[in-house]
Amino acid sequence: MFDRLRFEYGIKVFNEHKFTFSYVVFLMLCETGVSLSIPYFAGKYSEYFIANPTIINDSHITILVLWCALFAFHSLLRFLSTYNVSLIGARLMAELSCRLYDHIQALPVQFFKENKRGDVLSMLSTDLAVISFFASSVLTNLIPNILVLLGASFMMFKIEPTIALLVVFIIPLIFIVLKIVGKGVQPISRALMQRQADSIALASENIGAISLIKAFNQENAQSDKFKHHTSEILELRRKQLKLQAIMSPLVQFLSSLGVLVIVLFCFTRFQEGRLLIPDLVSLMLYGLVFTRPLSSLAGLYGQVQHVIGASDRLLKFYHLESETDSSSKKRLDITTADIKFEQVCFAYKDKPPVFESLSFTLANKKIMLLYGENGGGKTTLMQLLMKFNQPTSGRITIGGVDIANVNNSSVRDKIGLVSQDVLLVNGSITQNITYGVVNPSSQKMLQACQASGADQFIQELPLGYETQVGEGGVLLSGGQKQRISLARALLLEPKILLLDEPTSMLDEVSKQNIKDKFTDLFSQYTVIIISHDPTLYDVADLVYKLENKKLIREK
Ligand SMILES: Nc1ncnc2c1ncn2[C@@H]1O[C@H](COP(=O)(O)OP(=O)(O)OP(=O)(O)O)[C@@H](O)[C@H]1O
Repeated sequence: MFDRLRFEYGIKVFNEHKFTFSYVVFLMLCETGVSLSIPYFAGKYSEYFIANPTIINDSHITILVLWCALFAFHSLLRFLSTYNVSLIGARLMAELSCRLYDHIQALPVQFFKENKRGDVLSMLSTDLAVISFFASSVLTNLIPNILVLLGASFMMFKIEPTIALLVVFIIPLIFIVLKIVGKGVQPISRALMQRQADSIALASENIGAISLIKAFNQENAQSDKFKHHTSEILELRRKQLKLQAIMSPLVQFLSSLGVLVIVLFCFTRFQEGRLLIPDLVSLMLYGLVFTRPLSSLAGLYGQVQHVIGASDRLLKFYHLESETDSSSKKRLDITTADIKFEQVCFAYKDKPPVFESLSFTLANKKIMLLYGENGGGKTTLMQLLMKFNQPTSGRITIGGVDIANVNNSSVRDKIGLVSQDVLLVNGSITQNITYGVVNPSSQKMLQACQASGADQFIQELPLGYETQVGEGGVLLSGGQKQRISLARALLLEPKILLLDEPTSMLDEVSKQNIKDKFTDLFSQYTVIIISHDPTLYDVADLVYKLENKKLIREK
């Protein structure tokens, strides 16, 4: 399947860049033409030299000057084709990494919960680097080598047709040897790419959990684990390098034997008077020209196997289905934001159902409090409303519109989320509060921060709103992050607010503050709060308990 996908992708890329490719192939053809003309002229020059052996005259000098010009022209063509192919490779890589990034971003949230972050990162770094090396360095040699090989065979055939038989014999022999030796390279390369990804995943996980590692004195254990991964990588790399290193000399040896046979054969023909000296000189030089690309192609063969390993992982990734959204679906356009769950069932893949026939109605601008046992499905319910997951059956409507029939972004536009694990980006407090807001006004930002109780602590920071929060907001306290997260949700001016344990990290004073302002603060939104905080019971219009996959109304 991947071979077909690789082929289809290759054709697509070719079509997109056909003019540049054609230009480069033209340059390579010229370069090959010049390479192949050198032995031909050598033959001609030897013919002239035999006719005029002793006198170095003007013609000799003209020929030598022309020869130098030919070398210079060849070098110029080599520069142009190498530069252009490398540039195409670099452009393709830039394009591929952007496409890959977009694809990663379009994958469902569930994918990121099931897969390691490091695995994804290694695809964007290691796997792409392997393909990039292939595109920029291997391709620069592959096409000219093949062209030179074909051209040299053709020229030898023209001078002495029987030599074609020898060539026809040598090339398949070399190919068979390459196939046998190269058979081992592909599985090793695949295993190597996977091991490298595992090692990056481990490092990325450990860096994220460094406090845990230190708190539990796990430094040595984790270091041993990393060393184990590294030694596995080293062993696979050793095997891969060995196989790759064998190929080139082996092919060189076989092709040199082939050339020796050609030379002996030519001498016999020469002795029989059926071959002239200029032709003999040209043939011997073509013989040398013929072996060079063969051995370099053998080296490339190993690298191609390595690239196939890397591209398999990328294609597997590309093949994953994006989030089920279609921009063709219409936007959610509502004036009121009443929420309705109608007999909603949901189960995570390979797991028992989280809900069975869940139904409730929350009127526009009302507040619903939801609580229940850990793992009961409260967060899952919110995620269904955000369209991070789809119900297995039943329907969810907002403002009377089934959210399955509208596009994801328009649903998420209407919802402000304050999640249990507050997610902040590495930047200033302002950047975090205005995240996702087009043309934020500083007055509105201030109002949102005052409403969420964030303004006070922000003003006390030396850099105020320009304070950097660190990766994931690590430079702030849990309660501070929660208030910023609430301010961010309010600034978006959504129709619905989903608050997952919004007061869990707040101190008693802040909790009381929010509670006092609750009705004012949230009167313009339809609100679902997940909380075990009993003080919120009073401010809610509806209270539901989620128990045994069912909702029980308590208020
Ligand atoms: N992404 C996921 N993939 C598979 N199973 C999941 C996933 N997220 C949650 N679950 C499972 O689904 C069930 C409901 O989880 P959920 O997080 O919705 O519960 P919750 O009521 O919010 O829990 P808590 O009160 O502890 O936050 C749990 O059994 C949990 O293990």
